[in-house]
Amino acid sequence: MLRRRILTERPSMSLPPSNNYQSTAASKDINQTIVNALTAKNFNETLTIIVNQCRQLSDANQVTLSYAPDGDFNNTIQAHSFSEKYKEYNPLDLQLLNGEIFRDLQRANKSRRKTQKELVAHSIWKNKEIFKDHSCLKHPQVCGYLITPIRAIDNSIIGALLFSDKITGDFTLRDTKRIEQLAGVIARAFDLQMHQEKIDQLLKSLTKQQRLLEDQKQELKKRATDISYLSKHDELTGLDNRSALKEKLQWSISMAELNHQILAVVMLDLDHFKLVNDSLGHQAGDKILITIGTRLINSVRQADIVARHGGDEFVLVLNDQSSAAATLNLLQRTLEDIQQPIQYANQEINVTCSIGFSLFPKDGQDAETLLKHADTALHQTKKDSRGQFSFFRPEMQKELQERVSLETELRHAVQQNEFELHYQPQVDMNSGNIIGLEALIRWQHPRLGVIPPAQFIPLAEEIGLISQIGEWVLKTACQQNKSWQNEGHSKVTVAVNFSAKQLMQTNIVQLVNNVLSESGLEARYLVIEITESLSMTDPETTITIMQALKTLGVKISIDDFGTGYSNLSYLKRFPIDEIKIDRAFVKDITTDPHDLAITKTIIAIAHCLDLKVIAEGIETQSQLALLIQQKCDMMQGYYFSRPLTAESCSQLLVENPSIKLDEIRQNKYQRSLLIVDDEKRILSSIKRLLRPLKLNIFEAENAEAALELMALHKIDVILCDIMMPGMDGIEFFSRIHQMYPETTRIILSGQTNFNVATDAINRGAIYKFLTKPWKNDKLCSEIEAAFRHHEASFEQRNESVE
Ligand SMILES: Nc1nc2c(ncn2[C@@H]2O[C@H](COP(=O)(O)O[C@H]3[C@@H](O)[C@H](n4cnc5c(=O)[nH]c(N)nc54)O[C@@H]3COP(=O)(O)O)[C@@H](O)[C@H]2O)c(=O)[nH]1
Repeated sequence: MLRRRILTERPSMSLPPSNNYQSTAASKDINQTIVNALTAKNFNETLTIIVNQCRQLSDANQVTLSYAPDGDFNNTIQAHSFSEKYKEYNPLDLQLLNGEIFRDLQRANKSRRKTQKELVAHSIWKNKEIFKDHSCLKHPQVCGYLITPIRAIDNSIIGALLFSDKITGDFTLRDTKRIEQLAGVIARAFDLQMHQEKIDQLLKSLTKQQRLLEDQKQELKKRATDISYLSKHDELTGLDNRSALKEKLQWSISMAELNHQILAVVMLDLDHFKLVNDSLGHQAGDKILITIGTRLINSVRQADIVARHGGDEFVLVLNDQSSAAATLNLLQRTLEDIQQPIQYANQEINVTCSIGFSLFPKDGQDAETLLKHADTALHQTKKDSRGQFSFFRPEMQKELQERVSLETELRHAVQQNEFELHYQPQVDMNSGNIIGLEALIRWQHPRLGVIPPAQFIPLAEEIGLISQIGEWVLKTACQQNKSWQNEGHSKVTVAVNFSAKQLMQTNIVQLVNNVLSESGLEARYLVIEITESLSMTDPETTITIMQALKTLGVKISIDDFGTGYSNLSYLKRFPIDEIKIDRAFVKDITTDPHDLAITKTIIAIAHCLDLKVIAEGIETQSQLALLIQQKCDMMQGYYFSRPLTAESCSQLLVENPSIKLDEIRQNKYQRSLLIVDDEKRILSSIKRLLRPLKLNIFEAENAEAALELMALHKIDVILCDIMMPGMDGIEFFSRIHQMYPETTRIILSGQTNFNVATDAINRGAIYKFLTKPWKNDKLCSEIEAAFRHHEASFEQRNESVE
């Protein structure tokens, strides 16, 4: 018969005298087991060890331990221990049973029943229909069981311990107590386990925190390295910065001192970098600086130092220099490297730089002095020979001091308005009349007297005063011209020089417009002179600004033409009105065939582009005559007038003088002969001999004087001695051949040097070679023949032109 015995059914039942269940020993053992088991890595293993131990101690056929640390009894961790008899049961069946047991226990727990009552509660599920068919309970041998909750320290139920089917008889009250004790021990073990888990979690989070801390430490370390890198390096180029330079330079000096070596400190500054940066943008500027940095690194040895000193300034420290000459060689190469074009956004940027350097131990013993002296030398280069290099000389220090005081005085001059405008007339070469005035600034220095613009305009540009000065010049020149016009003088233009920085000023067009309207001067009476080199620095921007200025109605002139390497295609695109031939070409125009050739070419190009040409720096009539022959349109120079104060210029405008051009132009044809010989006696006798030929005869005692006469007069035939002091006859004729190819040239030589004569004839420089002493008849007939030859070739030239 099925006999289910549970404790509650027989609460009064006494404990059997002999019981395998030994409580104290059991708890001790189980305690030990639990402690041992907890050290096992796997928690399931722990539970299994516990239930096995419990079954052995309790004499039950089955012990099941369920553990639900988070109170979810549908999801418990279970361990079972079965006697041989129970092995056939599927432990999974017990899962369901356990769930129900737990829920019952929970209900019991909620109703705050005591342990015994909880145990009573188990009778409830025993009678429940749901378990009626449960294989476990249906087993003929299963006749009694005991179940007790396992409570956490906070009294919540976290598990249950089920003892089923005591082998040796019914479960007794004693059994319940012992089992409760066991449950208590297990509960403490679970607590321990839970704490262990928490500790593990804490440890895990601690490890995580530790890792996080380690990462942060690494990040901080990296940042510290970055900061240390940045504190020693230039961010843009990656080169050493000022602070690293000082440290390294000091070290290099110590080494050089120890090894008795020469060391060079080189300071390098890019020319007009600000202009490039402003016009092409900062990205282009950055690209230039990075490229230059790389080029510098590549141009020196690894042991040398390359630093960016700030802005567009770099410093090289060249260790162990064998001599100053070796340093110069290296710097020459560096200059060439830097001048290589830089590609940027489909265009080539050309950069030049200026260099100054000092040498250890000659020019200084410490870093500061060597850097200061290299900087002084750099200033000198910038002043005298941009794009080159200079080495430090002690006298430069004095010049630098002067410059610094000039700078202070210039600032003062702007505030005190110590400037004055002078005006130099410009003359039309067709009418001979004044048609314009160039405004030229002068600084009336209280101590040094008049300072010319070349001495302070570049400084004003450098220290940022040029806009203020330029604005004053523009206003004063326009107001002055308007007031002269108001006084009734014939209307002329006034030309104002614009410096590079002034032209690139953002508001320049607006400024010109305002000045014109404030002064009341019509725009067509204002000429803006822009130097050729300036216009070519950034031609596209220049074109844009010029176009904007042209819309105002002003005229634009390209100043110093011929010195700025014009790109002719840009010249065509510039919206300009005139070109001013630089004084440098005019100066030797009568003696230097190249200058004459350049001048002729400039005039020809300008006329082809429909531009007027003004020649500046004309000091002599011969220069003027030559330029008239070349059809130059206007002139400016001391020959007509020096720059005048406003007062003197007013006077000049009243007098309104003009150049008598007809006196200079030669229109009527008359056979003209130039005799060149350093012996006066020969000049007189030839002149006398040729009198019957009715020639217009000119004489010169040397080649220079002859060239002057050539410029002033139209000469057909030249008779020249071969041996002359200074320039000899052959050299003279080769120049004449280039400058005046249509002249007929005869050598009259005391020597018969056939080689020289043949060479000259072959080069086409000479028409005839005659010898001294001459036979009168022969000389007369040769001269006559030379004129006929000359006239015949003139006719031929005319015919071919026609
Ligand atoms: N940005 C500005 N630049 C200016 C301004 N005023 C002048 N300048 C520039 O300074 C340079 C030197 O000028 P300056 O010393 O006045 O010399 C001018 C003439 O005096 C001189 N000149 C004229 N004729 C002759 C001559 O026959 N012989 C001779 N040796 N010199 C002569 O030439 C200078 C005029 O040059 P240019 O302007 O090229 O026509 C000079 O470059 C000026 O441009 C200013 O206000 N702003």
